[in-house]
Amino acid sequence: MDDGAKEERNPAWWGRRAWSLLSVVRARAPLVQCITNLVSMDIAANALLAAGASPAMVHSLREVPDFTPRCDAVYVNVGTLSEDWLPSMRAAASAGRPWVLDPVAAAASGFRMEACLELIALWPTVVRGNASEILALAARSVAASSSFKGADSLHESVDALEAAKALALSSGAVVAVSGAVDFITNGEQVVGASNGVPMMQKITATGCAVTALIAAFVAVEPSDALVAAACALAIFGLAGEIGMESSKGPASLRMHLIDALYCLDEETVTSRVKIALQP
Ligand SMILES: Nc1ncnc2c1ncn2[C@@H]1O[C@H](COP(=O)(O)OP(=O)(O)O)[C@@H](O)[C@H]1O
Ligand SMILES: Cc1ncsc1CCOP(=O)(O)O
Ligand SMILES: [Mg+2]
Repeated sequence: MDDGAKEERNPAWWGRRAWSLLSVVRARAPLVQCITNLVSMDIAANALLAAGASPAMVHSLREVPDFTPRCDAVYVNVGTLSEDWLPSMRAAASAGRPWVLDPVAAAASGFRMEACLELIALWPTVVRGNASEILALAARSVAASSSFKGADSLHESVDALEAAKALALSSGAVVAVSGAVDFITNGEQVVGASNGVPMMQKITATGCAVTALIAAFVAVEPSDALVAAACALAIFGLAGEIGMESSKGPASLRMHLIDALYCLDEETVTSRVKIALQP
């Protein structure tokens, strides 16, 4: 156990915590089963590998009984949901492993909203979405076209903070809303992580990739999902900041972000991670 309960959670504490969790991911290489959308498979698997985790894109229902119990965490993402994948998602989420949900475009259709709500009833450890997704889930409603942009957010993360708290309280999950500031809440405490660069929104599936990283961090710290999720979001954002220093646009940022995630060292993480408990 670390001494966080006795120590004030100041920026230095968060920096040490983020480095410690990344180091444990690198040392243990947690196996993360990913049932994720077709767009995100490559970047999510590469982000997990660069961070030191071990991804496995295994989505057949027939493999869940043998495979899922041997995983350290499960990642479910509804981005390219179809009826035949939903039973695998339900089964993997019910296998007793820590698991994380990415409710991509939750308000796209009644089918998708119902699927997300049904999955949330299966006790995810963390739900991570953008602001529009978290607002829709908390309201349990399919969006009007004027307030909907598919997988992208039309809202700022701060707009969804109260919705995130309500969803956390109703579901028992830690809820993370990503954006310029990522907010992470268990319904009572709220933590803000403010690493990252706006260009990350211009690479498809960066949200999916950071949710996969949250699953890896939860795998090594299942008893404190709030801290695990905050540290994963900050680490991913920091890799984006460093990657941006050598990038000309989204395509080169995608490459440099993954390289930066792989190369992060103690000095960089402890001095540049920006996480703070919100008042
Ligand atoms: N304006 C921004 N400034 C800095 N980082 C951002 C910004 N918007 C998104 N990010 C980062 O990009 C990643 C993806 O978040 P986001 O775009 O909100 O998710 P999604 O792709 O699911 O819509 C997260 O790591 C988030 O912190
Ligand atoms: C574009 C798209 N369409 C279905 S899933 C997907 C990827 C969404 O990724 P993210 O939520 O990280 O932007
Ligand atoms: Mg998303």
